[in-house]
Amino acid sequence: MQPDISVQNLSKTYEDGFQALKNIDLDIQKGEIFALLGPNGAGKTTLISIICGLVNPSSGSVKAAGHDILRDFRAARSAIGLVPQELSTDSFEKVWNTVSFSRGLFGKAPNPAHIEKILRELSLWDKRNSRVMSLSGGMKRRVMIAKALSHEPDILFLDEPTAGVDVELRRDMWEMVRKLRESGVTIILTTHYIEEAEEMADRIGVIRNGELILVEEKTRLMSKLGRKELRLHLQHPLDTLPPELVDQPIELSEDGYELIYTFDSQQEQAGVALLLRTLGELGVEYRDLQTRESSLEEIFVGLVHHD
Ligand SMILES: Nc1ncnc2c1ncn2[C@@H]1O[C@H](COP(=O)(O)OP(=O)(O)OP(=O)(O)O)[C@@H](O)[C@H]1O
Repeated sequence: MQPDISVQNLSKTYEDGFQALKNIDLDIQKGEIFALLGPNGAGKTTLISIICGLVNPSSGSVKAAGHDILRDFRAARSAIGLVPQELSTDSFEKVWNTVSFSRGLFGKAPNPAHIEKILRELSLWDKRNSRVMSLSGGMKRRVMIAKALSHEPDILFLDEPTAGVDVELRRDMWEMVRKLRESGVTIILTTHYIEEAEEMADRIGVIRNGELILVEEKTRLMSKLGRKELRLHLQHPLDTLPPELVDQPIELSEDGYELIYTFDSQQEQAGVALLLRTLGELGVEYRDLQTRESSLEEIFVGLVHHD
């Protein structure tokens, strides 16, 4: 299947000579939720801005919904909805009007039924006659999303969609993004909340210093780079780690009631089996055991701070 977004050998050097993107290759399939992660200044907004036709690339090519963004700008742009980082709406306008107006900008005929549908989906229907300036920050953000969806795009970019919103609204937003995906929309989001990518993304791309250093399915990324931890809750506390275990990646908790063993997620379970056997031989009894995988956050910090 043809990818919904295809970025080939894309580079960007700004006028002051700063190279913000270096030879980016990336294909995103229709209906995917793709999360773009990277530290401040890594190049995420630059990449999104180029795909949306707001910034010119220095070299390389980009296609959106099959249209070249330079040669066929109008068709490419009308396939895309963009929710920018900064809230910028005409605040004196009423919600209904500002969203309808956005649709008109793309040369689409008015479609009140569609505008109603998105306002309802975004829980903005009751606010349709309110001025944008009278809404809360979270509601304003929903208005930005409604505007981006007003012309029925196939592809939606969300640049830091939940920056500064409270936990409850963040969860609502995630729910909404999932619903959009179910309706077939391709979603690309940038985020600093790794939890957000962990919760939502099908695939994850990590940008560092203008280079796409990794693109991987989230579940594979987590099993490939993640670490697992096994915690054994002991029946009786130990004063020290038995000498048979000191060479292993194992720690004893301060109160002596827990043994914590860390291992690679990919590694076969031989280490765990050996550990349990050794404990059995030593007569160390445990009443409970738990395993935990490292979070995407731990993996991400390891990736971007590693040179
Ligand atoms: N118009 C410009 N002229 C020169 N340099 C720019 C311009 N716009 C962005 N940059 C630089 O390009 C780099 C990438 O910026 P970009 O905004 O794409 O990063 P980002 O990953 O989106 O960061 P953040 O997470 O902070 O939003 C930064 O070093 C930035 O200073």
